[in-house]
Amino acid sequence: MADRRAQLVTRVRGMLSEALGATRHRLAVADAELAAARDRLARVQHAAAAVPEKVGAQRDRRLAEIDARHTARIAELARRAVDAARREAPGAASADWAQWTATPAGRGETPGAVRVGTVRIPGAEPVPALVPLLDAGHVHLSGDGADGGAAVVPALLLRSLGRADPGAVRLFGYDPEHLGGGLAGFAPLGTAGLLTFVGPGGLGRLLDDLVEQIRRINETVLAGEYRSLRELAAATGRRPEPWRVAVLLGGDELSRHERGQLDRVVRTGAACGVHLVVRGVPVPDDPTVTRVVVGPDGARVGGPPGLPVTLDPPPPATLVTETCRQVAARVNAGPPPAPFTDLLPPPEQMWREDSSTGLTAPIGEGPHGRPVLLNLGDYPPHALIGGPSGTGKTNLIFAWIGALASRYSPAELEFYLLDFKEGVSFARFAQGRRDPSWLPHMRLVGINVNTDREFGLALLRFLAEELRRRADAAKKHEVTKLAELRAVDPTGHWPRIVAVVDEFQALLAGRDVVAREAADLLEDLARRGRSQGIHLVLASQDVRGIEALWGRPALVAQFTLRIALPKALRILAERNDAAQSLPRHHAVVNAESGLVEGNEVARIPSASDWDAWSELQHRLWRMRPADAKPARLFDGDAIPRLADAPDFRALTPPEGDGVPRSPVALLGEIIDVQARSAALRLPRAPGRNLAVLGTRVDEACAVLDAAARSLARQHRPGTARYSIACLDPDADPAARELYADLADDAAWYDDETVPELMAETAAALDRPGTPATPHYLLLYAVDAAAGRLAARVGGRTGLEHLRRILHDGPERRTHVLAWWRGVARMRVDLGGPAARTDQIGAWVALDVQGGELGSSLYPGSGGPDWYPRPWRGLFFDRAAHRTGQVIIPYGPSA
Ligand SMILES: Nc1ncnc2c1ncn2[C@@H]1O[C@H](COP(=O)(O)OP(=O)(O)OP(=O)(O)O)[C@@H](O)[C@H]1O
Repeated sequence: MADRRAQLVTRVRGMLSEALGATRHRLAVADAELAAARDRLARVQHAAAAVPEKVGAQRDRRLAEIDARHTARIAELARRAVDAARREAPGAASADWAQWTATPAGRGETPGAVRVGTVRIPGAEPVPALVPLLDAGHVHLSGDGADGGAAVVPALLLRSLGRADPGAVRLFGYDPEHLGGGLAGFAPLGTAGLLTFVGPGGLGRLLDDLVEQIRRINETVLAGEYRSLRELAAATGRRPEPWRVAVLLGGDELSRHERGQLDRVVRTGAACGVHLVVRGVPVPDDPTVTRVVVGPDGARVGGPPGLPVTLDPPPPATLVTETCRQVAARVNAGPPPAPFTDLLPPPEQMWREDSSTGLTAPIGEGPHGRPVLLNLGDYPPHALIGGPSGTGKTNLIFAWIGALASRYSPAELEFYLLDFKEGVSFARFAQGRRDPSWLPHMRLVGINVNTDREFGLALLRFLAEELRRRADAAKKHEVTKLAELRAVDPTGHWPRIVAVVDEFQALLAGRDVVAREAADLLEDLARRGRSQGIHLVLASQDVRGIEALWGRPALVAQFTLRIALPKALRILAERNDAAQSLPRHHAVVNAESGLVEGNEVARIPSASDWDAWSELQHRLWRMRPADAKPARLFDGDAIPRLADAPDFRALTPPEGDGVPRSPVALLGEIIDVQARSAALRLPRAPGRNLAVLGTRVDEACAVLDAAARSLARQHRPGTARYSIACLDPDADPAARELYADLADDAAWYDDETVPELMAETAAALDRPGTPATPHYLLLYAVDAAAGRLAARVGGRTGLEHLRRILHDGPERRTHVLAWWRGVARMRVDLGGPAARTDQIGAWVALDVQGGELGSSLYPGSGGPDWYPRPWRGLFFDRAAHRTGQVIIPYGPSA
């Protein structure tokens, strides 16, 4: 039992000690936790004690950061504002007075706002304070400062003047208190009509005037198409109206009417370029009004309350007067030329027009900025241009040609141009050495034709022929007009033709055959050209030119389009003197035969200077069709070269070994449209000899030289003989050069040997049969050999031999091409004054009067209408001509 008890006790004890052990352990853990918690508490308490100090530092740092960012932002915004202001108000609109100069805005650009001071922003760079005025609104100044903002007025005006082209800003001053003293510096503008002062009591009239201008501009300039002049300028690049700035500086209280008018100007002026700068007169509120208020603590602009602004000092007085003087001088010197590009369509629109029914192109700008158009078609068909020398006829012709050539392709329009005055400006239409381009529409350019009226005639004949061709084609197709012909023959080449003749009176001067034929041709072309698309444009600086036409009312009546340059006389109808008061570079365009009601005034752009013109010509030249050829250039001052002559180049020997049946001797260039050569045929027929008559050595040598060289081109070497006899030492170099070039086929004779030549040649004629080899005798100054030839050789004199050769030679292929230094001398050689001359079948007269060529050398009596002139000859071939033909001898070939 005891054991059991003891066992029980031991077990209980064991359990108790286990429980104690566990308790002790838990206690120890609890103790440790307590200590850790205490430790945490102590740390938390310690940390908590440090918090307020840290938070404060952080807040301060943040605040500093925000501050710095704010300052940087303001600086950045200020910088951007400065940049924007620089763009909005460049150059004269905002420059400091020390560096200030006028910088007008470009075409179509708005002048922008102008600076009056700087916005006060602490800590940032100064930002210009801008006030919109031109094309934008009005400025009202007020305040109680010393001058109440008066210093702002000259700054506003000077900056505005500097942003516009000279003359584009007009000022109106109303200053009843200081009688204009407030605007004294601007007085020089008055000399150019750019500043008008209105006296006390004149405000009502001034406002009425401005309202009237606004009404007119709205009605006729903007005409419902644009909302403002600013919009018009942006769309067209043109500014047809000036800005009108009225400066109203105080005065009595406004009447009701004046207040009403002022309200109207405020509300509607800005769109029409009418602006107010007002001080001392109340102005109604309107979005277009910017107020500048000067208070005791500085100025404020805009608002209210408005931006605080430090106003600029007024511009130095000398700067104001000097600028105004310069502006006035520029305006008094006349308007600057309008740019030629105003007349041209944009490049992608070029050559898009159709000329079937007519030709239409602008020639300049009308008073309201609208283009003034010139038409050529059924009505009006032809134009007459008049104006004294230097008033711009040539320029107008360039402008018109440019405006047309840029609209119509060469398939639609061709030009023929003739200039009877001296000068080469029209030469640039043709290909030149300096500039390879040409105007693709130009078919013919005649310059320096002042003495060669025949060239004018040739042009008219050519046009008459073209008229006939068109009329025939129209008849064939049973139509009457060009438009119809083009419709039924769409593949045909039927461009409209515009023929311009400058100083055309030269063509009609005198009472000779040229004048008569020219007038007849002109009349016919003018009458019938209209329906066939051939249009004449005649220009003259000379009233006489017009008078030459006036004698032919039927001709004048066709020229219904009249263009009068300043001071032109008799171009417009009798009582229409609009041209007398035209400013320079303007023209009256009148499509009603000059009647007053047809007047339209146009400002003509400058088109004739090299740069403006050549840019267009190069563009059109690059657009030319692949087969386009340059215009024929006829220059009356140029000497043509045989080697360049198409007829000369076309000459060749006949096929096989034979000789040509009818060789031709080319003598010079004919004055005609195609640069053909005057050709003398030398078949085996009586009289086929040539006499060159006159004392001019160079021309005579040139004619014989061209004749011989062109003949030589038709004969193979060894198949023709050339006997050259030179009896004038001055002709020696030319004759010897020819001799050298003809080489083995040529023989040389001089004073001593010429009788032999005659005797031998005459003897050859006695031989039976016709020689196979032609023999050409080229006799230079043959009359100088008269003494030698008077001597007998083999029973006959040399002169008798010569007469025999002239008489019988041609039929036996022996032709004389001889130069006599006078008609009388030739007659003596032929047997005396009464001798027959029919063996001289053709002649070229140089310095020989027409009268000397009468009896037996020329049909009819009295001889041809010929007056000698340098480097020209009159060619007459009795086998081919009815009248003489003026030729230009070819120049030296080398
Ligand atoms: N619309 C214009 N704008 C600017 N300059 C012009 C204008 N018209 C003519 N001019 C200039 O005036 C000068 C004379 O012009 P132009 O040669 O056209 O006159 P013109 O009447 O043909 O004279 P002339 O009969 O003596 O040849 C030229 O220097 C020309 O550049």
